[in-house]
Amino acid sequence: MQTAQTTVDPSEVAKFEAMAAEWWDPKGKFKPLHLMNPCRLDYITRQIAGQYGRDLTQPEPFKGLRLLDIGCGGGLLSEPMARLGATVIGADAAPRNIPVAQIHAEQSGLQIDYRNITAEELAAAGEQFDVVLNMEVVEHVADPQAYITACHDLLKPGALMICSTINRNPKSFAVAIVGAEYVMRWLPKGTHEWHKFITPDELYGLITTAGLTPVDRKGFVFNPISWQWSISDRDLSVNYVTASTRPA
Ligand SMILES: C[S@@+](CC[C@H](N)C(=O)[O-])C[C@H]1O[C@@H](n2cnc3c(N)ncnc32)[C@H](O)[C@@H]1O
Repeated sequence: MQTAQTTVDPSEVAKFEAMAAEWWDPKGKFKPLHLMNPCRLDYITRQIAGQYGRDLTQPEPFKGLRLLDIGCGGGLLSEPMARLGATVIGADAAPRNIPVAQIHAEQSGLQIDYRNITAEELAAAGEQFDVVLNMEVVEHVADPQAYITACHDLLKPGALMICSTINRNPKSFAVAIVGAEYVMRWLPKGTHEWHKFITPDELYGLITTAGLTPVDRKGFVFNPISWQWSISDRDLSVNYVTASTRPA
């Protein structure tokens, strides 16, 4: 299935263009993603290791896997995936993110192929991957179904997509918008639009309509006392993640 329709929402991409210089500042505008990284990397690495039978205690356990980090931003997830041995392509619709990500990878001694390109353009070019990381992007696109369908096309048969986003309910409005943008001021006001948040059932609907098989979903839960994120089987009320596969 090929998709030609653009998934880019220019006003969303402009927000990330304006913040591009801050990607690697752990106290800057992307502080929430930096704080969340250990927890989401734990989830991502276990899912990939499980799907491909890799031993995470071995050096470079993801060697031989071709991984796309779609909406890669500054490369907060691309870099650890490259360290684990994956061949990483980081793609983002915001042009300014690309040199920021490239310079940081160079400084870190990592080889990552960063490109200013969208999911649908990569799919139209016939690119395919063993893993597509699709983290915190679907709530920023113009057409979530076209976007997830493009992600389906980017997976080899039997390959894995991991997709995280934010639930839509009164609690997520209070926590992800009022709390993060107005009270904690972690993110600039207007970074998120509540009506673009997606419930887990809606995301499963998008995934299955695209032809993927959902295999797992978990919550990412922030503890304001320990200031740490953890993975929850039950609490998907704000941040959550799904794993799905393309049928072989
Ligand atoms: C919240 S950031 C997430 C960055 C990264 N995935 C992470 O979790 O660390 C969302 C990113 O998606 C990018 N983006 C938005 N719409 C996109 C689209 N249609 N195609 C590709 N990237 C897009 C933005 O430019 C931004 O860098």
